[in-house]
Amino acid sequence: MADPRRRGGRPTGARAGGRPPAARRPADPARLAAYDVLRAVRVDDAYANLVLPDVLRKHGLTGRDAGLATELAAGTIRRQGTYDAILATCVDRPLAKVEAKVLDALRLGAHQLLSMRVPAHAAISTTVDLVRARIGQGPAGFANAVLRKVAAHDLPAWVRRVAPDPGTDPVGFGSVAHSHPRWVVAALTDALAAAGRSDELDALLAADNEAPGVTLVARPGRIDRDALAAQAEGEPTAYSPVGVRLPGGDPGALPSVAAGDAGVQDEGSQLVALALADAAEGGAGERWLDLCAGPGGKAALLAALAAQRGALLTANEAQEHRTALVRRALSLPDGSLAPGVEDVVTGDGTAPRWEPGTFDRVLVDAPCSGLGALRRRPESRWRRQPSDLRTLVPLQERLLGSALDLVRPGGTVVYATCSPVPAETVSVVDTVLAGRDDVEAVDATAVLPGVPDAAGPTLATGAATVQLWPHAHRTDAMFVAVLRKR
Ligand SMILES: C[S@@+](CC[C@H](N)C(=O)[O-])C[C@H]1O[C@@H](n2cnc3c(N)ncnc32)[C@H](O)[C@@H]1O
Repeated sequence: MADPRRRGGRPTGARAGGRPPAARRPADPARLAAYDVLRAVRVDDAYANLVLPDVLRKHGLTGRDAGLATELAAGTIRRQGTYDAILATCVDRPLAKVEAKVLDALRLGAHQLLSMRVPAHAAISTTVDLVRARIGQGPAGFANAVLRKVAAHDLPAWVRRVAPDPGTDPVGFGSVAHSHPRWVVAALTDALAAAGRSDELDALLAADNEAPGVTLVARPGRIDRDALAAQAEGEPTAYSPVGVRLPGGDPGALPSVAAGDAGVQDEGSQLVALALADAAEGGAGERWLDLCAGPGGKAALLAALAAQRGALLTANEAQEHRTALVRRALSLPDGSLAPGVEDVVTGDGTAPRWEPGTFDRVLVDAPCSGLGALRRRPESRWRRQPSDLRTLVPLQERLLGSALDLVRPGGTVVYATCSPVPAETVSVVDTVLAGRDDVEAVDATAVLPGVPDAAGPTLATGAATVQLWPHAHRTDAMFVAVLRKR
């Protein structure tokens, strides 16, 4: 008599009340959702953070299931460089010849096997179910065979097998072990060296692979930080006097966030806005400008600080749709502009509409490579190209030049980036200052005295800059230079 198990048939009574047979097992919704996010990022050039809410809604995921899908998607995208190096040794053809949608699923499976506490049998069977449901039976068998090979070692053992020797090729090792493109590791190596932190590369790259916690800003004059911490059941941030670190949960559900009295904002970004407000005494009667304001996080904090000090903020942004975001960030629930806001405008900051000397303080939060915020945007390390700097650096220089023209004698300009790469930070400031004799650089560490170990590279003038780091400060790698017009 034929053995029913051989035909995939159901032995009488064997599965009663147990798992359905593989061919009929439905794919797990959290895995399907993560897979859909990977597809949207790959096919539609989507941003994982932006598509996630819709995908979670489509799959009806909330609470822990939504958290699982988010970690599956974001973690897989962040660590895909390491997983690809491992998968390449488990597949009998070049990875480039594996169908992209199958590779997405293999990466998802590898993430569960190597970086999450999912038991191997569950990581493999759920991935195989997903491939069967979305791609087909043949690829499901292939995924099963490949993931069984991946399951043979844990992550440290795999890294020892597939990464270059860190002694002879530290950049190559960092690239494979910590899943960053090689050029990004080289750029971050230079950035750390310029700040005197050459021995921190591993820590920085590892921090880029951690999901950032959620921090809130309590906008001064609108909600007290302690009240926000109590409402959100969070802790005060270490350096920003207006920040609250959350244990988890949905910050959008908080009444103070819904009302705009508080907002989600990285602690480093809060410190940038505070630097402009604290870079000079007083403020009463002053006009402040945020030259590159979209989507408006720093502008919202600046407006609150301006209102407290009797100053008025104008927010400028080049792209119309981002100006709309700024306007929303700077509006009260009734639609009127928040206290402290003079105007919100769309305009090219390199060809500003205002007369020279119009403003007392200007923030240039320049468009940049974002290599200091990689943990926040899972796919960005794979999208950025070294050639991006060729267009960004001249734009950064022009924007800083405009800002210096727009500020009155004695006024202050803060130049900031969410990149620690010297080409976008000190080099930009040095280049612009070399071309003019009406500006002096101020010690930026003195403007943010509460942040320890924050000195960045020194400017050619000898003035200190501030450089924050994910691994040292648990913030994005914000750069700050403070300049004063003579
Ligand atoms: C790093 S983001 C600013 C983030 C913002 N300060 C915040 O905290 O939400 C840089 C912004 O500069 C804008 N931008 C790019 N080129 C510009 C230009 N020529 N003039 C003004 N803004 C520009 C970009 O559209 C982008 O919104």
